[in-house]
Amino acid sequence: MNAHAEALALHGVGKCYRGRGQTVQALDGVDLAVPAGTLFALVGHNGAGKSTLFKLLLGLIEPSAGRVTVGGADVGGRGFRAVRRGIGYLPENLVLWDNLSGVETMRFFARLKGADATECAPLLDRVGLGAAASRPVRGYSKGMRQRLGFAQALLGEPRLLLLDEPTTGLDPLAVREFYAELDALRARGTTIVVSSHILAELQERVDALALLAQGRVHAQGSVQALRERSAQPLRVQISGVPAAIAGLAGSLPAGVRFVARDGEHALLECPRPQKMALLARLAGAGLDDLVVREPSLEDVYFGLQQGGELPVLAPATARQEVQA
Ligand SMILES: Nc1ncnc2c1ncn2[C@@H]1O[C@H](COP(=O)(O)OP(=O)(O)OP(=O)(O)O)[C@@H](O)[C@H]1O
Repeated sequence: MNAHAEALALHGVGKCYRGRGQTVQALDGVDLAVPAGTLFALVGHNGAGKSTLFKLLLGLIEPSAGRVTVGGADVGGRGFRAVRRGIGYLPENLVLWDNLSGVETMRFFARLKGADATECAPLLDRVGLGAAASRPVRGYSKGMRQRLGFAQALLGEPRLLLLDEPTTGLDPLAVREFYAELDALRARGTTIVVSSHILAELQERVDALALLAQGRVHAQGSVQALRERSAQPLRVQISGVPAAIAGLAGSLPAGVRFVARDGEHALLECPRPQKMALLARLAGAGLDDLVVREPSLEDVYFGLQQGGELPVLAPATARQEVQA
């Protein structure tokens, strides 16, 4: 893959699935650019179009509209074969053959990918499956299958990794190790795109993300940029002698309010534009300590929904196909 400022880009991309008299508009007018060497996340409800976007990037399906490029090459075009070899992919539902062992599975994928078979055993070690390498996959737990899926995605030292819900089934330690591995890969220049429904695991780890809903990108940027856009309030935890805390009442900047108060501790809610004014007020209040808490990515997601920037889907319709 060529060194390119944008590892991948979508311009006005639409994808329509047709069949049995039904049309599903899975993606609609998607513009997206992921800089090389970054960790980028796709977030969205069930059926938002995340897996469809991955399949378009791999050339497994063709867009109905617009242009998809990876490493500067048009997907499916003349230069794409070479680029494709540099993409590692973990699908949402990876099919594994139960009778094959872990290392046999890896050799199978290595042959498919044209990767060197000597990579297989070290990659299994890297994902913590070294001891289980010769056991049939039949006996693997869900998390072990997911690790095997990750290992096969790493074959051939990909420059771009596409990981569709990679942490499904992983325990908390495995999730931590998985993201540590992604950090190491990113440090070596690999571009990584993950989809996930687990917002808490993304918020401290990704460089940027796109929020998809009903086939459209409704917001994209760093977690901090989305925080600022969502206008969710900050929370400030304060502690000090009760008199110092009580003395704040009636002299807080406009819009700042007590959420909870209990003797030596209190929690304040503060609109972002008032943050510095509040800190100035608190600095002279004789407090012992304060902690400013940013809204979580989950708060941001629901805040954008409340602000009308992301559509709110009723639980039943969230899984329904979007009719064109
Ligand atoms: N092969 C297909 N034929 C018809 N419709 C499809 C096909 N693949 C996906 N769709 C539809 O396209 C829409 C987007 O699906 P997609 O799998 O891309 O969503 P997703 O965001 O990955 O969802 P999830 O979080 O549930 O995995 C959905 O309405 C889905 O039903």
